[in-house]
Formats: sequence, structure tokens, C-alpha cells
Amino acid sequence: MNATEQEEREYLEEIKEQLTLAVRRVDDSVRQFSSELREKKEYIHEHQSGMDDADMVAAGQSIDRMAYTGAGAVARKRKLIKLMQSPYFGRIDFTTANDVTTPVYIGVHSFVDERQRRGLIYDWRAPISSMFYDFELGEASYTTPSGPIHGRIDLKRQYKIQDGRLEFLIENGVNIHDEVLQRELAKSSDDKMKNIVATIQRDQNAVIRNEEATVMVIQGVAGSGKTSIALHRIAFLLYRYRDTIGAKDILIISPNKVFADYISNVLPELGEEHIPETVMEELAADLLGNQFQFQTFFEQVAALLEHHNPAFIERIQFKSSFEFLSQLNKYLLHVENNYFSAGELRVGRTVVPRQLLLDKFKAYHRVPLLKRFPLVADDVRAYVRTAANRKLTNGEKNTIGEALTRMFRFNNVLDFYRDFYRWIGRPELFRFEHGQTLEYADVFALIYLRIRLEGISAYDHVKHLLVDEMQDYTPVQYAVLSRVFNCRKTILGDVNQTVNPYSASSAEVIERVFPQADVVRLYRSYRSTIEITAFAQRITPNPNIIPLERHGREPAIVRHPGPAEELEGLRQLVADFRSGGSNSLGIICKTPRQAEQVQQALAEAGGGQLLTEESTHFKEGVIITTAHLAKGLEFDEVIVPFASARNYKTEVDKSMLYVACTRAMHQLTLTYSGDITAFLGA
Ligand SMILES: Nc1ncnc2c1ncn2[C@@H]1O[C@H](COP(=O)(O)OP(=O)(O)OP(=O)(O)O)[C@@H](O)[C@H]1O
Repeated sequence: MNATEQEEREYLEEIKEQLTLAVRRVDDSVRQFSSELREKKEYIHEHQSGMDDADMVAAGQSIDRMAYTGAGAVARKRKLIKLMQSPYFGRIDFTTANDVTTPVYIGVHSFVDERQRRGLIYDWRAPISSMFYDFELGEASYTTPSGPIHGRIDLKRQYKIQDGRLEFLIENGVNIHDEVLQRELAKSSDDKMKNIVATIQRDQNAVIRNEEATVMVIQGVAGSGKTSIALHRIAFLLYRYRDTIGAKDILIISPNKVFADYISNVLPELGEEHIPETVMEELAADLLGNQFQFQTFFEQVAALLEHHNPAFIERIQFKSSFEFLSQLNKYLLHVENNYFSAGELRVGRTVVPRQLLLDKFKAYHRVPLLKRFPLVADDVRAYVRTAANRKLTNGEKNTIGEALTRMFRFNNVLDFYRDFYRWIGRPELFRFEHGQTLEYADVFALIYLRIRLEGISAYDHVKHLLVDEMQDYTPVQYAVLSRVFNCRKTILGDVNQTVNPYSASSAEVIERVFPQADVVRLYRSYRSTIEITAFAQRITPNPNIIPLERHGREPAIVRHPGPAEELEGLRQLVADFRSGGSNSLGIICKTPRQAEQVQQALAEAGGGQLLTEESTHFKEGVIITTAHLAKGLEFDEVIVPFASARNYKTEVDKSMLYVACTRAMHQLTLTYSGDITAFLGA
């Protein structure tokens, strides 16, 4: 052990000692709080009869305050215990312009020596910690609320401390990030996504700490860390704006429940509370007031994969275009200008002129169309009251309301939506009968019309919206999100990983809906070995991709004489996996039906967990699923069965194949019988 290591080990022991003392102090205060709380409760119980309402309210408030402070102490203790396991992962020695050198140890939380008022560990999100990610040795600077601080980094170290023990320490070199990063990436997968605070890269750090963007769009290649970065960005914003934004003010729109569960640990690992999440279908049901039965996105994609239906594809393509959104907007203008056929209105002896009705209708142009009528009706009632110089009967009041509503062409959003297709001369593009299931492509268009015609008030509480898998949502969906969530947004995805190429959105399309967006493109790929990344490039080439220099086995393509032999081969591959050292194997099929078939075939060989649309979480081991559901997840090893020309032949199939192959971290195998799919090239 050299002198540096000796010194660092001693320092670690010292910090652990201080942390132990801090835990003890928190324990003492928690004990004190709970005994005070108990005494207060006992006092109230004994003196209840002599207390009036005001006394009771005051006593209740004081109990709430104590409980709140007590809960704060418990949370503090949780953080301290976490720090005892792994107090810090990095250190920089920073010398300011006036030659004061401070060692800055960086960890997941801050820890302050209260007596000496000195920071012992800095939170990775603190302004000073940004230099750890942004600079090597030499000149460096960071920004504080009162301006930039310039200086020099004289020393830089990285540590791996686990269960309170120093596992390794890496000194100064220019490539220190690379070495630790390589170690992290070579590890086995987990059933939950991990935090990456110790190895955040410079370009990733810039996205995480961006405070200016009101809409941030991250377009990144498969495995570029988009989801990780977005979650760390949330953690950063929660820290930076801790007085105004809490975990409950954030909303994550994730593609499905399994994915939501997969990412659910990252923020708690970073000491933040669980963040509310939802899926598009839940949001849609809410925004439609639960009035319609509708197809899910998953069902739409499954239908596309099972049958080739050109009319269905045409409907989806049209409704996923930017043109569709423009047409809807034009239609709304047409409705505004033409659908209110005002006529003279007679109430008793008073005649309300047509022009007055038209003027009133126009005067409320800021109010959603269908919400204007009660307002115009009130104005008309006032007009009649003044003209007739008397109060109106209830019958007359109602007549005014009803007459006005009748002057408008429709008063039901569905009627407008159907009329829209007549107006554009394409009635065949809307297939829906009362009581039927609405096609997924119609869901958000209908919601958009509803918002424009009736308005919305919900979701004002959300202060930051995170949308993952942005390529799966259409312009009209973004137009809805833009109106429903009047807050900052982080939107991320990869247009190459679409599961429905007929409705995919690129960063450019999203920019048209959010012209103010800051778009960041990430090309470095971290998940897979170079061999796997190169293999996936054969399916969907991207000349800009930069794979991280990490090698593994060449992906294998295994041909079988027939389907029965292929299933037998799968059983063998699963047995090999079980006797190997990896944690997770994903068998990723094209359709849910094929996934079920594989599950049945493997039942005798120890089986595997089938992930379906209804699943809410997954465990390590053998997972059988579809590319659609595996999106966003990763596995040590991936098998893609049925990679034949018959099975993978359309554009949708190609996307599925790309998504499936890019889920593999260390090993990838494709199996088939008949001819191999043409998507792998020569
Ligand atoms: N700076 C980093 N340090 C360590 N690991 C990283 C880093 N960046 C990304 N990774 C790892 O790379 C893998 C892919 O990250 P993530 O799932 O966030 O990428 P993604 O771009 O959302 O992927 P995809 O779009 O393919 O689902 C994860 O295992 C993540 O931990």
C-alpha cells in the first residue's frame, strides 16, 4: 500500500467515524421528538374536555409540526446510513485565484461538519462538483449564483467504496473516467436501472445541468444513456430548485409499467422520493373523461405485426403526420367562422338582433368554443332584462340557453371529429361506430379537439414533465401534451427504435410542435460491446454512432433445419445461460404470440418469465418478451428467435429486430430456420 492509499484509507475511517457520530445525534433528536410527541398527545387526551376548538386546532398543528420535523430527521438518518456505505466517489483539489486549496470530496449527498462549518462531502449536484465532470487537471471553473469562480484543479481521484470498504482508488490520469467507466459497463445487468453519478460523461453532464431549456429534446442512439441522463436531470432540478419543486410535482410518461418499474430505483438511490409516473393510455382515459373504450398503442402495433392491412396503415400514417395537426387547426378555424348560424332571437316582446349574438360570440374568442354559449347566454339575458325592464322567468332563461346551443352546428366533440373527416373530403379515414372501440390513432386527435372546444384545467400542478420514447408519439400527441402540461419538459428518444414506423416522430418533427426546444444529439453508445453495436448497424446503419471501446463475443447466427429443431436449440441456449455466470437473458420475439410459443417450449426446461402488456415488473433470470415491451430495458445476453426472412420482412419488423438486438449488453444470438432475414445484409 503506498502513502496515498494509506492516507485515503485513514481519511475514509475518519469520515465514517464522523458519520457514525452524526447518526447518533440524529437518533438522539428522533428519540427526543417522539417522547415530546407522546407527551403532547397524552396532555391533549387528558385535557380534552377543557379545550375549545381553537385550542384543539393549535394542538393539532403543533403535533403535525413535530411529526414533520421528526420525519425530516428520519430522512436525514437514511441519507447518513447510505453515506456510511459509500461516502464519496470522487475528489478534486481546487485552488482558487487567491491560492486557497480545498479538497472537494463528492458523493450522492452532502455531509457538513456542523461545528467547523466545513463541507466534508459535497453533493454531486452542487455547483462546485460540476468541475469533477467537466475538467481534467489544470485550469477549471464553475458557476455559482453570484458568478463564475476560476481556479485550478491540482489533483483528481476516483474511488469505489462499497460497504464502507475502499475497493479501489484511481489517481489523476487523463483517462480516469474511461477506466472506471469500463469497469461499470462490464458488470452484469440488474432488474433495476442503476445511477451513474460516478461516471457521468461531459456531454451528459451538460444535459443534466441545463437550467435554461424550457423544452429539452434528447435524441440519442440506442444505449447512449438518454433515460439515465433524464432521471439524473430530474434529480439535479429537484436539488437546484428544492424550495419550489418536489418529487410530487414531476410526472414521467413512460411506455409501460415494466419500464416504469425498471427505472423506479434511480431517484430513490439518489436520495429523492419516488416520482409519479403514468402511461399515455392512462392519461388519454383521463382526458377523455373515461367516456370511450379505445385500442392501446400495444394493440395497434400487435395488429400491424399480425396482418398487413393497407387501409389501417393509411389511417395511422395520415393521423401521425404534422399535416394532420395543421388540418385540425384549420378545421377549428373553419368551425369558429362558419358553424355559428346566429339568427334573430325573440324573448317575449324583445327581439335580440342577430348581430348582437355574433358580436358576443366573437368577443369571447379566447374561451373554448363550446364554453362560450353559457357566457353569451348570460349576456343575452342581461340584454333582454334591460330592454324589457323586468326579471326573466326561468322558462325564458332556459329558452335563451337552448336557442343559442341550437344555433351552433354540433355540441358534441365526437360529432365535430366525424365532421372533420367530411370537411377534408376523406370520411373513410374515420372508422368508428357507437359502442365500438376507438382506434389508437384517433384517441389523441379526439382529445385535441376536446381541449380546443371545451378546454382543460387538470395537471396544472405538474412542474416538470419527462417523456421517454418520444419517437412513439405523434405531432397531435405532442400538441396535446403542450396544452395539458404548461411546464418545463424533457423529451427523449431514438427515431431508430420506433415500434411503429408509420407513426414515428423524429426530433425534427417534435421541434415543429415545440419551436422553442433545445435539441441535443448523443452518439456515444455505452450499453453494448463493439461487436453487438456493429451487428445492429447492419440492420439500421447510423454513421454517426460512436461505440465505447469494449469487446465481447461476436454475435452468433444459428440456423436450424426446421421449427422443432429451433425450439430444441433454444432450450439448449437457455441451459447454457443457466450454467454460465450472467444474471439476465432476454429472449426477444417479434409478436406476443411468438413469445407465448417460446414460453411453452421452454416450460419443461425450467421455463422463464413471460413479460406481457399487463406485467408490472420483471426479475433477473430468463425473460421472454416482445421487442415492443423490451424497449428501454437491457439484458446481459439476448436471444432473438425466428430471425427468418418470413418473420422479419416489413418496415415494422425491421424496427423490432433493431430494438431487440440493441437490448444486449454482452452477448447476442439470433436463431432461425428457412432463410435468414434480409435485414442483416450480406
Ligand atoms: N456515463 C455512464 N456511466 C455508466 N454507465 C452509463 C453511462 N451512460 C450510460 N450508461 C449505461 O448505458 C446503458 C444504457 O443507458 P440508458 O438505458 O439510459 O440508455 P438509452 O439511451 O435510454 O437506451 P435505449 O434508447 O437503447 O433504451 C445503461 O446500462 C447505463 O447505465
